[in-house]
Amino acid sequence: MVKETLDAPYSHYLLDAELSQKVDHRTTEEMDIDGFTLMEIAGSSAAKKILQHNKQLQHNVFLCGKGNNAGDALVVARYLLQHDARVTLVFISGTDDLSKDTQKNLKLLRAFDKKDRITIYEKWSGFSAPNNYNFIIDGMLGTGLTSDLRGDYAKAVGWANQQQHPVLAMDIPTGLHPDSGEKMGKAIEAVRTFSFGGRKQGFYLNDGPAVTGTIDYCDLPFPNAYKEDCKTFALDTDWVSLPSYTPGKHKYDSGVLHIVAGSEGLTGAAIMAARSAWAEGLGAIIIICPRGLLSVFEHNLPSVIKKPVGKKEDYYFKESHAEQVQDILQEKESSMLLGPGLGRNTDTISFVEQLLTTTTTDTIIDADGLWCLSQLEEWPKTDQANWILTPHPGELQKLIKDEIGEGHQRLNTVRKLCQENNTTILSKGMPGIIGTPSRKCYLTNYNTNYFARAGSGDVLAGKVSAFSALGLAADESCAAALLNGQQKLSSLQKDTNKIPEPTDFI
Ligand SMILES: NC(=O)C1=CN([C@@H]2O[C@H](COP(=O)(O)OP(=O)(O)OC[C@H]3O[C@@H](n4cnc5c(N)ncnc54)[C@H](O)[C@@H]3O)[C@@H](O)[C@H]2O)[C@H](O)CC1
Ligand SMILES: [K+]
Repeated sequence: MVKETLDAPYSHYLLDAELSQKVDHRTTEEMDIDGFTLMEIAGSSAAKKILQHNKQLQHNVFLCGKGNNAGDALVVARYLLQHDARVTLVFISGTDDLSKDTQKNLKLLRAFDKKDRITIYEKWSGFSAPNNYNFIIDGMLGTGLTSDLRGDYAKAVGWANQQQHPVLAMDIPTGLHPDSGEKMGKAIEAVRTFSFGGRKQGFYLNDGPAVTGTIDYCDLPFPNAYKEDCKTFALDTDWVSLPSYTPGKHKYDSGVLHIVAGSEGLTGAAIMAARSAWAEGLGAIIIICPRGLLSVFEHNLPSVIKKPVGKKEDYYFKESHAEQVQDILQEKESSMLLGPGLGRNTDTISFVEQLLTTTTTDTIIDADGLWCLSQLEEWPKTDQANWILTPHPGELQKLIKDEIGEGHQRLNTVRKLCQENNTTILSKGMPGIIGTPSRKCYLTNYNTNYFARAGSGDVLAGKVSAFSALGLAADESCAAALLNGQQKLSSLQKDTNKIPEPTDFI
């Protein structure tokens, strides 16, 4: 069994609509906590956070649907009213058909209004915005969204997106699909989303990151056991600790990495990957290359040990080299990075097949290594070898020999591929996805588009390989590598205006 060591806290579980509703339902049924109480906890925690950040609220506009999402917004309205702010409520579907708890909250809110500070619009068409107000509070639709936004909902979203005033969303920005992160026709663009009882998977996929804004997780009294079916988590420096450097007694004590790489004209990738891995404090890196390329690596990587195979006139790997490479791998306990700049010779495909058929070393497969793999009928994986594949979307598509689509579909593809092949995958793209054999997947929550430049992939493969060589489990090696990039990106953005380059992430 592949060891998995990542263990996300409940605050980083990513729920889909079905699981959200199931958890909600079980809590009310089995724990006897009624929906009105849950709504009060949800709305009051959002209100407290809003008041904490904004001491001088004068007037706010609340866009309300008819379900419980509107109820959450009405609870917020009550707390803001208590702080002397004016409240304008717009009910897109009127007030005759409100859900039971939302109706109750409207009655309660009215009872709090001693100074005539509430204005209510029963439909969208008569609404005219007050002159000065602070926020638009979005309580139109939450997990109950079932179809594309049309009519007045679409109009209200269109209006909100044109205003200068920031939108604060209750639970989910209206129109964003909680599972896929796709806009259902339109979606409101929030600067902040208060997510109740669980972050939603859609925040991290497709359009999600662009419309969700800052995510404020608000806890609800949902028993943890009800969330155990969840298999998707947000990767975050809040809970993943990055490995700290501890010097070893001897070079072979503190992590050994073999890099099997290179073909004529394609040595740069291996050099980048080696430098990236070396920066994480490994004891030794050993480049195994076709003998004809030795001088290039000698020249560029003085701290790295080189073990050339084959003859002086070999400039790419051939099947006949596999045994020699296997012998070198067996000399030291290590991880292996296979792929940077291997090239696409037919002979190299056979070499990759032969090597993978025999090796039991933990292997990270990147770039041309993945291409060679995609040319094989079956993946030649031994039971003992743990694999980490690091494909970008094009490589993933080649591996499964089918279209993968964006975010949500890519997530499902990665999950399936990992389970079927008992392997770990770091799928590059926005978001970055780590898939594991147990079907658990982890999504990044930073702008990975900064890494979409030639060379970034080599740096990332170097980091994953370094952490694997340092003894981290496959899932954690991928997480540490991604978050290492995120940390470097944010310190670069804090300190300079420089456009990030792949070498900045080494
Ligand atoms: N997670 C929790 O346990 C809690 C959630 N709360 C909040 O409640 C909503 C979910 O409430 P629900 O009533 O199920 O759904 P909505 O409010 O999202 O709205 C459903 C309502 O809207 C209609 N509808 C669906 N799609 C559309 C559309 N495209 N256009 C117009 N109308 C649409 C549908 O027919 C229903 O009538 C959750 O997100 C939280 O905000 C609790 O308050 C606390 C506990
Ligand atoms: K909403």
